Amino acid sequence: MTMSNAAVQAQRIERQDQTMRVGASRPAPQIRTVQENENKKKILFVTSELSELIKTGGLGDVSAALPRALRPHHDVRVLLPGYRQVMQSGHPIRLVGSLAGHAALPGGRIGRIDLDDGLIVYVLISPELYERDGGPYGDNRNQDWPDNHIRFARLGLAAADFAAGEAGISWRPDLIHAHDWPAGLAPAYLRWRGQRTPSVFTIHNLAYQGLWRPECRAELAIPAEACRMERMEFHGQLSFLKAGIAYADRITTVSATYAREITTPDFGCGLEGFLREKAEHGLLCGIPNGIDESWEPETDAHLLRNFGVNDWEGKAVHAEHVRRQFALEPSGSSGPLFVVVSRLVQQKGLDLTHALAETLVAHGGQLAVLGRGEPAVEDSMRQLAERFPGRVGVNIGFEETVARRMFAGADFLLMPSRYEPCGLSQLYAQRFGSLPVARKTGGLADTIEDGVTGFLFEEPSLDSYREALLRAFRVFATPSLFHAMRCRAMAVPCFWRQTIDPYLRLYRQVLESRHGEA
Ligand SMILES: Nc1ncnc2c1ncn2[C@@H]1O[C@H](COP(=O)(O)OP(=O)(O)O[C@H]2O[C@H](CO)[C@@H](O)[C@H](O)[C@H]2O)[C@@H](O)[C@H]1O
Repeated sequence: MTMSNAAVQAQRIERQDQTMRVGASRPAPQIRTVQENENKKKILFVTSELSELIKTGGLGDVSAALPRALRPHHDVRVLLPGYRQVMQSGHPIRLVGSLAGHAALPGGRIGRIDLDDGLIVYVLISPELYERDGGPYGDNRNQDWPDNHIRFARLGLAAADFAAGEAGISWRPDLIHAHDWPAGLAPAYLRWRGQRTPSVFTIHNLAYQGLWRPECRAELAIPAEACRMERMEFHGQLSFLKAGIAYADRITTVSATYAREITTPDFGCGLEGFLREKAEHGLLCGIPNGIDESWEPETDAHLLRNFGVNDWEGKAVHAEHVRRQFALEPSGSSGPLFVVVSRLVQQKGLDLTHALAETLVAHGGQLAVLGRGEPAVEDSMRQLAERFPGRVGVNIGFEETVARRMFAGADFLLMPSRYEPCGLSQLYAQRFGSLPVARKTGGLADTIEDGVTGFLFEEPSLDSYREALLRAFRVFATPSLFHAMRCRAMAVPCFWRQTIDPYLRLYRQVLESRHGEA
């Protein structure tokens, strides 16, 4: 199908206003139209996760919360692959457009979901690419899909198609905001096709790079000039993440400290030189994540009982619930309850928590772990529960409600990350009056005030971690101090609405500089 045919077909589909209802039936939401306003720009978020539809970690949270926080200022919409979970979410999906195929990237259709609060999500529908059992990146055994380069190149190209008006949709973004390696080719295709739409690329985690054999070049229609060190070549491979960094007008990451750290060999994952150059040209900056309004203990519908500052009874209800759910001895309830809510991956330093579990238990603490991830880390957590029955409980799974009740019931959250671009769990914990014990790195260093809203330690070593853990025990033993710290933690200003200005300034700069060039 030629592009113009695709556009004609899409318009026909739009005219027919065909509504595809997949899975459970939900009432069609009231569609709130965005006020036309000259200063309101059209911004397309390109992402592989969106928390209420598909989430494996913090990217899903940010992709859902940030567009909403920006909506009073701009017309922000989201482009997301049509995974099975999305197609079967029960939200009505209206077919509104279609895309032509290109090289080995198949064509597809564009569906539109209007979420209950009016956020518009464009869904890239390609059953052969996305509708599978498993997660967004791999199967149920945690094996990456072998065609991820095709799956996510298709996502990047779809964004460029939107910007070119080739998706059959009259809404054309003024700016593309792409997130992490799965969207890394969006800025690249814009440049390769000579499109003028500017782009911003946000790094949520530099360690995941989307690396492929150079032979994939033809399949993905990557021009030869891109396969150089100054562009997307990385040690003989093609890197989607590097493409995003190379071709976007501006690069952001999710905290000021991580923005500095990734320009150093310890944190740069081999890209430190490339990133340092961007930083020197003023093209890389850190903008801290916020949290969305649903993380409010006074109103969170997931909680068994809502609570506010100083209502420690409300927290006690959840502590008891967590102890029951994780088979922890009720008799241990006079000691502190520690929780871990995390992807179980090397980044999160769970080996350190594993090694300190004995100390934690010996001092009268209990530990509840919720997580899913690398099989070896999962196994090590299971072993802990076997070794300390009644003192350590482990749930290998991904459960939002359980997670929120853990944040509510905990005394302390453990987050000894080796690196942490920003981290959301420590923000959620603080909001819910649970004090993080965390490594002083990345966003953890920026969002936790040591000895005031949590406990920080410097080195990724047992001694350093132990020292912070023992400080937490000492504070727990002094209720007036402990409660004062909880109150301070709950008052940390971290909602997106309080942190949105740097994004607004950035968009303005990018749009103005493109306008100036034109
Ligand atoms: N088993 C489980 N069940 C339920 N919920 C679970 C869970 N495991 C994790 N979660 C949830 O997933 C989210 C994790 O977000 P984080 O930001 O803390 O880390 P993540 O490494 O995934 O994110 C990456 O991207 C984000 C967003 O930019 C950065 O903050 C971060 O530093 C970077 O590593 C939280 O909402 C947490 O509650």
